[in-house]
Amino acid sequence: MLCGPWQSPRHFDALSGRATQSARWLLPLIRRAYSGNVSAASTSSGKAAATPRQPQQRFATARSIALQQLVRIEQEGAFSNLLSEDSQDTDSSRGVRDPTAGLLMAKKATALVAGVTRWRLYLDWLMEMIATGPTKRTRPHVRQVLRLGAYELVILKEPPYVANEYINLLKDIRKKEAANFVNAMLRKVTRAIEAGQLPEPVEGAGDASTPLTAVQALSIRHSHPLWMVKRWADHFSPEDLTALLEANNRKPQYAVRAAGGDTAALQTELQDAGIEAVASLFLPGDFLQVEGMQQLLMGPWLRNGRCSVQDEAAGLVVALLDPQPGEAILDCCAAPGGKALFAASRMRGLGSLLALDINEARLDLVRNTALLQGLTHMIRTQATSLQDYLAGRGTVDVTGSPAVQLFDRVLLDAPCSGTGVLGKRADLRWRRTPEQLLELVQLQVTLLDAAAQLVKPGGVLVYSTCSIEPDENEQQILAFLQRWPNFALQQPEHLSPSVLSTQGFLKMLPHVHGTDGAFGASLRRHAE
Ligand SMILES: C[S@@+](CC[C@H](N)C(=O)[O-])C[C@H]1O[C@@H](n2cnc3c(N)ncnc32)[C@H](O)[C@@H]1O
Repeated sequence: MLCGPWQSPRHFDALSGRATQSARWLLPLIRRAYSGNVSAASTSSGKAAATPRQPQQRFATARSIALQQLVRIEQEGAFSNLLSEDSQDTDSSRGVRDPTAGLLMAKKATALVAGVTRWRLYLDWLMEMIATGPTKRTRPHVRQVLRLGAYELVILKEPPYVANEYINLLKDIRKKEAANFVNAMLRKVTRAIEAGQLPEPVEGAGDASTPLTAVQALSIRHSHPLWMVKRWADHFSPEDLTALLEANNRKPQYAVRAAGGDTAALQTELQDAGIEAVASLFLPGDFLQVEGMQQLLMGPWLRNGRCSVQDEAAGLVVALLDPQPGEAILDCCAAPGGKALFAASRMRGLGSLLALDINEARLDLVRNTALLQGLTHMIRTQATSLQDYLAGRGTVDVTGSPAVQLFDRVLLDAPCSGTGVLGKRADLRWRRTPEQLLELVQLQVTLLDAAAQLVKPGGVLVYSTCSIEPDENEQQILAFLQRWPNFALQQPEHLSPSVLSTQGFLKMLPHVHGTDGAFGASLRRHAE
């Protein structure tokens, strides 16, 4: 659920389940798979792709589609087109002879792209260790085929014949020389696996002149950027750090929120359709954990507003906010609307919720889903920055002065680094930088100070992120309480201690709770 100035479009509109532009890259590829020629590929934007030279392979396969997409990602930085492994563009099946086969191929290609993206650092290190010379200068197709082959052999533990598939793929696209090189490399990998001698990124391994430090070894082994692992090593125990890194590389778990809290009926419907759905441990009245998102996304439930795809950690932020029927709620950074819609649904049709967001297009998603879920009478949207809203720009009262309403409860779900959702966003770890983190912390300070001024005396401000960085979370709140002595941290008695830190913050961690990482603080303004 990370968003913010750096966020790419979501892979699919998780709330309504409609495919967005981000999933469309697969459609032309799959169509060509069935028309029998992948040579004249165009990009997802519909433009003819100038580079790389397109493969001349006769029939596309999941592997060739994944290769083409990985090359494009490398050359265009087109990370935003990555799908979630479990998401599905329902459009992908149109126009092909056998939609089921098309979807399966799409799913496999997507999983390969996400897996290689996630494991990139480890795979490249492994190839460096296996090669006799440096592999960095290898051409994009070759580098990506090596990553794909090694990913399937080492991470997915596929049998050695997988190497042949990639060698044939290169031959098909007339890269015979490269095929010989890849053949040699992947054979070395399979021999090393068979002999139990695969190079291990452990402390002291690698180049004798610059052996790996313990933290470098962890960063490579679990394929996370070194700067992130270094930060986490400062505030997690070695066991927790390893568990967190492992959790970020595990198959993500998905949950849905039943619109109107009708979980029992939804569970029955899903189970009748063969989708495994069990009540959430954390929010059993509203959320179901789901196995089989593909099927769910293809079914009617999202399109007809029966449910939204939402992580339980995001749901708990709304539980922390605890909106009550009849209240006036402000969601300062509302798009795409997951928390706003859950908050409105908890108010049982009574009261109002103003959803602000700087991003007008994303705010459309809030409006559309509110319509689907029958909540338009309660939710009003306004495309504006929180700072402009506070300054009263665009809103005047009868006397002509800027009108700024105060609210019973204000939610600031701030733009953040998103380090709590790396498990669901394969590419995110490589796109974040320490500099961005600093900028985000500054933006959060500005937004917190603005949000504080919109809370009624006696009202509540909830600050939340999907980050696990103390700078964006605990430290941010401790500094806020220094700046705003008329606010106090509330102990959320209504939430289970299992989701709270000792200080009384909502604190969800992927390796502890099996959900996304999330943080929340409930701050009550003194009744003056
Ligand atoms: C974490 S996302 C919000 C997710 C949302 N609360 C939900 O549950 O679906 C942060 C949002 O903040 C918005 N944003 C960033 N800067 C903003 C600002 N200055 N004022 C208002 N919204 C802003 C982004 O456009 C983004 O949609």
